[in-house]
Order: sequence, then structure tokens, then C-alpha cells
Amino acid sequence: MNTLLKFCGMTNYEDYSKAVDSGVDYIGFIFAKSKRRVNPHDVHKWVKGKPKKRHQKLVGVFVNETIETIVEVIHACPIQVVQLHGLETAKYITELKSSLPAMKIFKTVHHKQSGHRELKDFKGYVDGYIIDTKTEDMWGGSGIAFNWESVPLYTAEAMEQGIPCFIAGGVKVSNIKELMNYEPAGIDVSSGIEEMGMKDERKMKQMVELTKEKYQAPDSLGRFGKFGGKYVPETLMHALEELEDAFEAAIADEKFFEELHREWERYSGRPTPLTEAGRLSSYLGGANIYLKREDLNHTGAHKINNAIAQALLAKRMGKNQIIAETGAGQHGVASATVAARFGLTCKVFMGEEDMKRQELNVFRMRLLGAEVIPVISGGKTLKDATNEAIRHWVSHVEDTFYLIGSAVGPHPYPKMVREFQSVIGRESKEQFIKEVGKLPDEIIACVGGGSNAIGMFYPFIEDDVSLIGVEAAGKGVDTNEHAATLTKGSVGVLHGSMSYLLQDEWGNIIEPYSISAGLDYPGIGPEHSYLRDQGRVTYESVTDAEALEALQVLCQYEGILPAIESAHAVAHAMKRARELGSDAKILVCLSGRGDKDVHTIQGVLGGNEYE
Ligand SMILES: O=C(O)c1ccccc1NCC(=O)[C@H](O)[C@H](O)COP(=O)(O)O
Repeated sequence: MNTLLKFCGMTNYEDYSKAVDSGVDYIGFIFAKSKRRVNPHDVHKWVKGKPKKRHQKLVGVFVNETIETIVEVIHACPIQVVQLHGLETAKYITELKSSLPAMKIFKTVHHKQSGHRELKDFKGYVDGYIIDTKTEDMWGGSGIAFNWESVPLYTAEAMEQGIPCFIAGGVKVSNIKELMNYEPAGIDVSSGIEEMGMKDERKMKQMVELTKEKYQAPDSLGRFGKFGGKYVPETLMHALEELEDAFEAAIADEKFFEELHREWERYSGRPTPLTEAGRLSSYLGGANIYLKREDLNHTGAHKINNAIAQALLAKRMGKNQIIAETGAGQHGVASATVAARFGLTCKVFMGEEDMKRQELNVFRMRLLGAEVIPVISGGKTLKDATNEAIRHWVSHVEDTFYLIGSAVGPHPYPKMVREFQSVIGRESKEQFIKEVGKLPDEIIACVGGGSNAIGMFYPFIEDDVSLIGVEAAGKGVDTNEHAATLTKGSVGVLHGSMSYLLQDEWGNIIEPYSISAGLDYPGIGPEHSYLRDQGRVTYESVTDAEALEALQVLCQYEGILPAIESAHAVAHAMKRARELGSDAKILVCLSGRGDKDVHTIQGVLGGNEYE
């Protein structure tokens, strides 16, 4: 589990700059009486000179200050969190919030016997706690530790309130591991990273290393262990390198993210809600199920998250033509949509078989101005559409951006799609902690290529949460008609990367089958293969029949019609809810809505049962 880390008391540009480079989560400046006190105009200059990293937050520390002074400081420098380190009350915080409504507030509580009870006074008023040592003459920064046996009590109360609690006071490189045995959500250090009054780069780095169990895949070659990589014709190597450079530059650029978030919010409707499936959970009589409602995105599925981001990247790279492959039509619709939104031309490659199954989506893409190109090779499904899209890209690489819709393909696509879809997991984490007060016990998502699943799982990868991907078992994994790549496949290369595949002994691809067009892909994103072999994620499979049953149950108990893809995740969640006790919480990624599938469902179930 990752521990949040805050470095406090930066007094000059060099120290602030070292803190930024260390990758620490929070960087603090003291605006109270102290040897570390700084002037907000200096802080403004330092931050302008060296922008913080995207995930970092700047904290201003105040002690019993007037609200007017805090407001003045906040207007003079870019602080995201106000830390109140004195005797401020809930009433004072309410007044402060009315002057600074968007500001996050951390309240320091100085440790004393039963100090954890004091946290209750601030419930609902603050966004985080610091527990620190108070000495006779110092409010903080004393370098003196309190008795850490009380840490679990503070942590439990803060967890209950759904916010982090940082432990401060006398933390050093030599004792931080001891503190971590008490499992604090966060740690705050000032003296412990100092050497002769200056912050020490080596100590900062050591602290970051000691608190972060870093998951660091892919490597610089785009490999997740032995999986991933770039198995492409020479003609595409340059295009992939150019794409990787553009992607890395974009994700380091706050402006790119500002625009992306604006589009996600104002065009697609993010954040999507977290819905407690109360009636479904009571019906099952076990764990509580929560649904992350990606079905409520514009165009009806998670695919738009990535499509918007890649289209913005295409524009940034000056490429005005996008191509895409599609199976269920969701990614094709998302690509056609963003092409219209950003004034790009769009060609969508789609297997003829899928075009029949998803007739309405084909019409919809054309309505949006895209050209839908039927693919008649192979099984005429997603694999063949992807082959054709790659072929087209090879001969139009100069002005064409290939907008891949899942976490598959050569590097950097799996990493890029993960980055853009991780908004699902990030939002879910925040919403879950806020609503439930803790992380879910299990998270379940369906896996075809694996983009909704990796987007949901990635932000939880270092947390103590079970992650379960659900593949399509079609008519059963012991028949020849399934798409259970991880359950039944073997390692090989497809569409530019190494992963598990459905293939025969000579390496020929076996045509997959699933009732859901979005899951019948013979490969899987390389990161899923890696996570399976590492044992970090468990992969299960669900048949067509089980998925259809779950779809009907969700319709009838929650009034939600899921995509057949997402119904696979719901089916497995229903199984697990019955197995787990009523204390357990399951989060399901409801990746898309089922309107596109009504025709297929009607074909299987007949039309009369529900009259
Ligand atoms: O650090 C200060 O000088 C200070 C002065 C007045 C109020 C708060 C102050 N520091 C607050 C912090 O967040 C420190 O990181 C925290 O007290 C831990 O300090 P240390 O024991 O030196 O690690």
C-alpha cells in the first residue's frame, strides 16, 4: 500500500526544486512564525521557475492566522491546501471556507491522550489531518516524535471520515519504516530531511523510496515483463517513436490535461457517478455492490475517455486524419464522435460480421460523418478490422493518426490507453472513499482488449484490493466457442505486441467467439498478461448465458440496462456477492450501456417474455 508523503518547510528555491524532483506528494511552506517562515511572493517566483509535477500539491501552513491574511497569501501564490496548525475551530474553518470555497483544508491536531476523539469535532469540515507533536515553544517542525502506538486510532477515525491522516513529528530516514508498521495513510516530515538548515536531496529520495512500493511497468522499451514491446514493420517504427515522444510531452504538460479534463467534464459528462446497487445487493443477500457508471458517458461507454485524449494528441501532432478499428462499434462511434468534435476526418475499419451485429452503430458512425470500411478477411470481426487498420496506417503514416481503442497494440499504445482510461479508477477511488469510508474489497471489470479494466485497476494496483478481470467464456471454455484468452491461451505476438493469445500449435489465430462483439478478441492487452503472471490480478470467465442472466437481473433490480460486455462483470460480481459476507464491498466497472445490444438480446431471449 502506498503511503502519502509530505515534505514541509521549504525555505528557498533550491530546496523546493529538490522536493519537486523527489516526486513527493505534498510540498509545504510555512507562513507562520518559524525559522522556516517564507514570503508568498517568493513562493510564487519559485513555483513559476519550476512547476510542480501534476500529482503534487502545494500546502500553506498557518498558525492561528486571521482569515484575511490567509486569503491574501492564497491570492499571492499557488497553494492547493491550507494546513491549519494551531487552535483553529470548526467555526473558524467554516468562515475560512466561505472566503476560499474551493480550497482543501488540512487540520493539525496535536497529539495527546485520546487525541483521536478530537478529530470528530472536524468531521465534514476538513479534507485531511496532520497529527503532530506540540512542544512548549513550537507548534511544529520540532523534530520530536510522539508515541506512535496511537497512530492506528487516528488512522481509523480519519478513514471513517473518508480522508487521509498524516503523521508528523520527528520522522527520519532511520525510523520511517518503524512508523510505517502502524500503517499511516500519510507521513509529514520537515527536520528529518534537513542537514545544516537546508533540505537534503539524498534524504528526500530515500524517504520517497521507503514509502512508495512502486509499480513500474512498462519499462522504457514498452515491456511489461516479457509482454508488450513493438513488433511492427520498419515503416511504423518512426511513427511509434514520434507518437511516444508526443505522448510523453503531452502528459507532462498541465495545459494538455486542463484541456482534456475540460472536454471530459463539459463534453462527455465526467465525473461519472458511483451508484450503490442496493436492491441488487439485497436480492443477492451478500456483499454490497457499487457500480462505476461509465455507461453514462456521452456515446454510452468508457471508450470516449480515450478517444477524446488521443484526438487531442492527434491535433497536437498536426495529424488531421484519424483511423480506428471497432468490434462492438463503441470505439468506432467514440472515434467518429471526437473526429466531428475536433474537425478531423475519420475512417473506421469494422469486420463485416460485426457490422451485421451492430447495424445501428454503423449507421450512427456514418451519421457522425465517418467512413465505415467493411473488412471481409478472416472471421470478419475485431482482429481482422485491426489488421486492416494497421495495413492502412503503414501506407498513410505521414498524415494519419491511428486511434487504437483498447490497451493493446505496440508500445506506447497500451501505456497510453491505460493513462487515459485511468480516470475511471482515480474517480472511483475518490468517490468510494468519500461514500463508503474505505477502499472496496474487490473490483471487477470485463476484459476484451482490456481498456476499461486496466483504467479501473491501475490506480488501485498498489492498494490492498482484490482485482478481478472477467473474460468471455462464450458457450463455455471447454468448447471451441469462447474468447477466454487468459484462461485458455498461450504466449504469442498479435497486432504489434506479445501477450496471451488464442492460437493453435502452429501459431495461427483461433477465431474467438462471444455473444458480445466487444469481447471477442483473440488477444488481450499485454499488461493483463503480466498482471496475471504476477498474480496481482485474477482472471475469471463468464458464459453468454450467465452474462445475459445478469443483464436481466440488473435491468429488473436497478433499472440499468448494461452493455453485454459489462454484464459479464456484473455476472461475476453476483457470484462473488453471494460468496462474500455482507460486510464486503464490491466495485464493478459498468463499462457501457446496452442500448446498442437490444437487438441481439431480443434475438436470443425472444420478444414476448416481458409483455
Ligand atoms: O516546521 C515548522 O517550522 C513549523 C512551524 C510552525 C507550524 C508548523 C510547522 N511545521 C509543520 C509541519 O507540517 C512539519 O512538517 C511537522 O511539524 C513535522 O516537523 P518535524 O518534526 O520537523 O519533521
